[in-house]
Amino acid sequence: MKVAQVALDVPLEGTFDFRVPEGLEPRVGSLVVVPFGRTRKVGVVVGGADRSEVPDDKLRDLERVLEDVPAIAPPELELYRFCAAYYLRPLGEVIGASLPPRLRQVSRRPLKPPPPPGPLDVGDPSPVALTGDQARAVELIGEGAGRFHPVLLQGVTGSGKTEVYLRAIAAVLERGRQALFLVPEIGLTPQLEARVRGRFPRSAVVSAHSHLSEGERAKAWLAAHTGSAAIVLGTRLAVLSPFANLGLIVVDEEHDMSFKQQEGLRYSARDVAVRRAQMLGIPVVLGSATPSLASYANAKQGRYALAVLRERATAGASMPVVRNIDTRADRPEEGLSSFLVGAIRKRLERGEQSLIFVNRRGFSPVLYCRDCAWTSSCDRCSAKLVLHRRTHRLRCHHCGHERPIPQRCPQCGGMDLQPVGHGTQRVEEALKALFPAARIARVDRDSTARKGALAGVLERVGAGEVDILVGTQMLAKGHDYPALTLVGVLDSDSGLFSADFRASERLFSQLVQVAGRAGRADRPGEVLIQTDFPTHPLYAAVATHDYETFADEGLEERRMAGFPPFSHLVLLRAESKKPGEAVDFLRGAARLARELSAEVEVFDPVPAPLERKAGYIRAQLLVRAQSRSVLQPLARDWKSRLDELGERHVRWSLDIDPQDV
Ligand SMILES: Nc1ncnc2c1ncn2[C@@H]1O[C@H](COP(=O)(O)OP(=O)(O)OP(=O)(O)O)[C@@H](O)[C@H]1O
Ligand SMILES: [Zn+2]
Repeated sequence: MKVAQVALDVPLEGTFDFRVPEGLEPRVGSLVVVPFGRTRKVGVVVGGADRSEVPDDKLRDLERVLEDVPAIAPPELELYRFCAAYYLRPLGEVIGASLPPRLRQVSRRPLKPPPPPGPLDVGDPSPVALTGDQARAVELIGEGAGRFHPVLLQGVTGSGKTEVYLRAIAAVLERGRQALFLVPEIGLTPQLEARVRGRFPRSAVVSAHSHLSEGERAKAWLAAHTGSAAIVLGTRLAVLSPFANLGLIVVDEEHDMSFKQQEGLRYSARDVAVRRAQMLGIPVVLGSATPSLASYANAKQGRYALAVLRERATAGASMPVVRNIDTRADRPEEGLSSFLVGAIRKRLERGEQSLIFVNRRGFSPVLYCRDCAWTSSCDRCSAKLVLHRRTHRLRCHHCGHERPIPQRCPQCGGMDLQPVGHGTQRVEEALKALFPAARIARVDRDSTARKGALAGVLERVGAGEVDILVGTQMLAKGHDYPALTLVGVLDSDSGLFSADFRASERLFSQLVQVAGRAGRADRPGEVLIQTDFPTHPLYAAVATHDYETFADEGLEERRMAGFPPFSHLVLLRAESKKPGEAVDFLRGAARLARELSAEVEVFDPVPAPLERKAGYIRAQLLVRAQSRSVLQPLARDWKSRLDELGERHVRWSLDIDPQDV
């Protein structure tokens, strides 16, 4: 190779040519150090040539090949190319996202080679006999060994989906191949990691997520790449890891929003996982109690195989009883209805645990002046400042702006300032006042900011040292505590009336997940949802645990409205500091899109759901098409035309398959 074509993580399209000096032998896939402007960068060789279009005096020398990292193999390069083309981002950015931070550094110590793959190990025998549904699911997944075989595993909460994944993983290990196990947020479910490691004690299990140290991440990446790791347990970024011999991908909680990256390379790790499985010809299992409507539709239309787990797995466990508490009749005090308070009291008497789900952190979502109706608002965002009593601050949860809690109303000078609404801190205080002897723990981003804090609380819950757990959606998924028999849900009504067409899908799955924490063992579970709308069909579906009816109706609504999965979307977001500029830009962009294709539907620009954020005024424009084959080329042409405009006042980005519109 005389000229190396190198992909670099810089915001420019295309690859960059470098002359290969005598003595260096980069291969396609090699990591290399190259000069770039006045600095140097790490890139990956994605092609080679004898000559370059770049004139000789401009062509610079490749500096060195990073020999401690085996070259990235062609299937991975193909995956990265696919992502770059599909999400319309530079190839170098995709490759950059796939590399752990340490490997992107120009000067670092050489990596220690990982140990060679250990002897074949299929893990310890399962401690449980499979239920009939589980056995059928394992068999169905096994039928696809060695070919592309997408399986949707829809199992009610506590039905033992994890056991199914572990069996499927054991089966691929038996064939000498690796497994990738993707989860939404590893930190939230330390139990799962312990279970995987516990089942495969002699196999190398590595985790891959952004909370690891740089050294640990590099080590995990290399272990997957060289085949030293048998199982990689990771968050969305792990879907881009190279593997020596990948044989199975599992995506747990496949409906979860955190599989979608919301900035830069806006990819969906679930979608990329399916695509990767297709490229490699291997099975992929998408599991959830409440699959996304997109995956459910794929199963109904026969593109995915479907396995259903209808019952809880543990002997004696049944689905919890769900009741709506009409908060118009049973008025909550400090957020808690008398019925819910009574139910918590019963749990305390019986030595059982309660979980109170409040989807807002802080003390109260807004401070209000009773004299002049002033409310605490952020100057830079269209959002309220949240009252944090412990730190005596008002804080914006969108831009981080903070200020002290005023003694008097800043508008009228009045003294009658009231916190309105309930966050986790306020509910925690109310519970402490009601049950002074109870052991109460709070779980939200504030209480778990310290490393290890969440694991510590969850451990105490598991050991029976906590009676009442108050927290946000961090508590909703994955946790399995046999003594937890009551779940109370406060303030979920706001989710019923959101403008986003996916809002009800999201609220439903969140409620099903959190409700699913109750009564997972032999003691029956009860779920109490406080609502002003007790007859709302969404709550009725949660109460009857009827995913299928909810999903069928949801799909029918989407079909009528022409929304995904019955169409495909691209969202153009724009923001600017000057009023009107973003919308003007989008109007121009809309005209352009209409000129480029008559087959797509171009909506009008609208303000973003959070119209002002950190001083920027934000707007968005939706484009819809019946098929990807229409949308994809349009999006590509559109992007290059928008790039050409060289707009400098407006920041904009394209989101392919946006999750929130
Ligand atoms: N076949 C079985 N027999 C007995 N117990 C089982 C069996 N399979 C799983 N379990 C137990 O049932 C409980 C729930 O299983 P698991 O956590 O895998 O459910 P899940 O479907 O992943 O739940 P969720 O979606 O709510 O997180 C666990 O305590 C697990 O050990
Ligand atoms: Zn703000």
